[in-house]
Amino acid sequence: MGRVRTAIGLMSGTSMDGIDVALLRTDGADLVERGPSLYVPYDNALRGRWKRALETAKTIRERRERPGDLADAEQALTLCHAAAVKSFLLRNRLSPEDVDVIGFHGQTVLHRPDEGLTVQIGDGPLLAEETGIDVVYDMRANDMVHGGQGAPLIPIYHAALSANLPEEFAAPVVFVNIGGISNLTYVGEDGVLSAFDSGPGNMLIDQWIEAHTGHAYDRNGETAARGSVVPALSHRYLGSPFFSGNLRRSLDRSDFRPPVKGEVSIEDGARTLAHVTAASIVKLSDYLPQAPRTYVVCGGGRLNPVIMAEFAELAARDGARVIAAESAGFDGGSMEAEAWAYLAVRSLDGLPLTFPGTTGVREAVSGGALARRG
Ligand SMILES: Nc1ncnc2c1ncn2[C@@H]1O[C@H](COP(=O)(O)OP(=O)(O)OP(=O)(O)O)[C@@H](O)[C@H]1O
Ligand SMILES: CC(=O)N[C@H]1[C@@H]2OC[C@@H](O2)[C@@H](O)[C@@H]1O[C@H](C)C(=O)O
Repeated sequence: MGRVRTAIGLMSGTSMDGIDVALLRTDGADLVERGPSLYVPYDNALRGRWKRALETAKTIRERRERPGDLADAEQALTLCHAAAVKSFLLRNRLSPEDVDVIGFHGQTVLHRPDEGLTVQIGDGPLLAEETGIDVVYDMRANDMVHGGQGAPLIPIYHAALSANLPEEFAAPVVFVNIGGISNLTYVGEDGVLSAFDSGPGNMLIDQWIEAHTGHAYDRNGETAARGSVVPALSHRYLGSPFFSGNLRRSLDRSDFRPPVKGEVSIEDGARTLAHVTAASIVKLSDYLPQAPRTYVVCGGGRLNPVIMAEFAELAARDGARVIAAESAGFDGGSMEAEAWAYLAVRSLDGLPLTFPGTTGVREAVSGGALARRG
């Protein structure tokens, strides 16, 4: 068994809604003790700033480039994370000395796996200086250097969690993260891991709702619940080449666009996009080694009852059931942040973060850069 460490994970995902903070005690292998978590939402001004950063980042050709005001945005984002860590420590009566390491994801502003380019803004050394805690950051880069897609990285943590699943949810099981983008991890009876991004999660729904109402998302699926699936629109999305082959791919936010305003009613658009979210996961599950018995859902999409009902109905046709992570004893809101804590500990021990079956990397590799506390 490796050294047991206390780690904080920080995730600012593709939805750009806020920062998830989670504490984990782990040896980076089988021992996983989940601690408290905290969600720190971004206000509208910050969300607007990160969205502008996505536009600015489009010109990047080399991952260290910071065109326009991207360096300022990176500093601001890092200081937001430092504030989140400080408030987390305060609430939980912890001091920096109680924490061995922070796993810092940063904010993805560009992801072009076909060009071997992935950019997460987030200044590890600045975060280490601000918090007084060692920071492991930039965990996607080494995977790409070795031929991987640079995502998803969460599967090895899903595998660790699967060891603690109640018997009734035993393998083959699929963990699904419905964030801005969805990704899934299959864990077979023999422990085999297979993972990939599985399509748009909430991002199209968010963009559609924001364009019509100014609200950030379809709270509890209320708009979708009043609409109907528009088959032509649904087929347009599900007919994308992304779903048409056993081709492992990871997605960027810009890979799918919301419908054009006026094309369908706001309700039908929200309903159709919720259907697309659920149907794309089930569709791509056809490429898994074995049909899953259970889907364990984490990420904000589990809080949208329309997505969950669609998903449950489609999965039931294949004899599988869909449960929210909480039903299996996990926390579906903090799972990604926990994963980044877990990955940071693995990185310190030089253990692999990614595998041929998860990102398509040529061989299992570790990753991450270490910034020592100031
Ligand atoms: N009560 C709710 N009802 C409907 N949707 C919700 C609710 N709460 C959260 N969501 C959705 O979940 C999204 C946030 O999900 P999450 O935090 O898992 O995404 P993320 O981590 O940013 O994305 P990714 O996993 O792609 O990096 C919101 O943008 C919203 O669409
Ligand atoms: C490049 C990037 O940030 N990808 C994210 C995104 O959000 C969900 C999906 O696309 C996943 O591939 C990944 O995040 C998760 C946490 C991961 O790497 O496991």
